[in-house]
Amino acid sequence: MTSKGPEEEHPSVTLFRQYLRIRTVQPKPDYGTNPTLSSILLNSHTDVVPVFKECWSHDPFEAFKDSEGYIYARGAQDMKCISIQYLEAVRMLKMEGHQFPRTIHMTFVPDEEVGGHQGMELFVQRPEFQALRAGFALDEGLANPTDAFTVFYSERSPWWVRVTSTGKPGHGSRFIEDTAAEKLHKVVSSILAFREKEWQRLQSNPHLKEGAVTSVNLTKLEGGVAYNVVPATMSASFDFRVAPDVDLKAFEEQLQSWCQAAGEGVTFEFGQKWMQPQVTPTDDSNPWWAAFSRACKDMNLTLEPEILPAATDSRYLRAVGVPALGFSPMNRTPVLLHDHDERLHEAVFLRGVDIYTRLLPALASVPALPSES
Ligand code: MET
Ligand SMILES: [Zn+2]
Ligand SMILES: [Zn+2]
Repeated sequence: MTSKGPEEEHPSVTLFRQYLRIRTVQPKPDYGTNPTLSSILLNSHTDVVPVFKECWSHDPFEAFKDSEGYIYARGAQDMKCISIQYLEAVRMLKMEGHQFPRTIHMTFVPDEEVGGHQGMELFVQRPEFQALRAGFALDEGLANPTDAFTVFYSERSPWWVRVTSTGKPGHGSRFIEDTAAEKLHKVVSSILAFREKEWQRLQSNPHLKEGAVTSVNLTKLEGGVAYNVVPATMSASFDFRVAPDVDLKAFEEQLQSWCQAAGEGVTFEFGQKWMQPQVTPTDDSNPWWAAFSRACKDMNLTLEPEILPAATDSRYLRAVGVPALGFSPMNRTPVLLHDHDERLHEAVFLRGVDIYTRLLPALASVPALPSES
């Protein structure tokens, strides 16, 4: 039982032998080859969004694989696939004995789907984060149904806005003037007209991608107690995603003026208000981009750089000065994140592991930057 062939070796023995191959000899132990350089951060979030179970073809938490190889599960695209792809790529690289100048860190963070306030937003302010000395980060992107891969260099700013309208209450049978509902209706109309304008701007210009215009959806209406009681207060909640080139101060003034134009007693508050949109440069002035895009080119991957329509933890990383790219290596895959029947083909998943095994060496070998010498 002690000398089996390599394919039969007990996995614990394999692990032990791999560990022995790492030359941790003092006084220069081989922990990573140049710890003075900033590190590469591979970030992923562990939380997922809720499901409407009855709308799924398979139990969304069973990870059912159909006869064609599609794996159905909440998180199959967003973004449990990437967590495992990072781990598998790093495992392969370690197994092959690779060493790189830059250290690679992986973070698995909570709460991204509810805004990251107890997750990445806090973490980037902690000494533990500073200690990672991250110089560049990879985080999630979106699948691409074509042959190409999308890579995200910026994000729209989430602004969650609740407009509250107050007015005269009274009996539901009367023509009461100055009601909360009338004024709220005006604000809703102004905002939905703005939505239509942005939609038309997107539709009429084939060069514009979704992330380049501002979107808004009316996502909640609240107020009222009975059919025949005119309420004194009503509110409408909106999910704005503001394009990174928008003047945020002017945009807030616009919100203010829509509310003012609706009449007295119309105010708004923010559930989320991102004020630091950042763009990670996608030209060769950015050595991280140069390494990323070169590695993709070497693999014959077509890249489509875009602004992410949604928001991820990348915004917290970019805001503390860590350039980040949002990349989910899923081509020929419909965008199904947050949707029913979220799924990923196992071949696409496995190809993603291969892609990271090429990307990570390139990124972790970026020579010292001017700021690091
Ligand atoms: C705005 S907080 C981020 C939550 C989620 N990722 C979204 O974009 O909706
Ligand atoms: Zn996500
Ligand atoms: Zn998500």
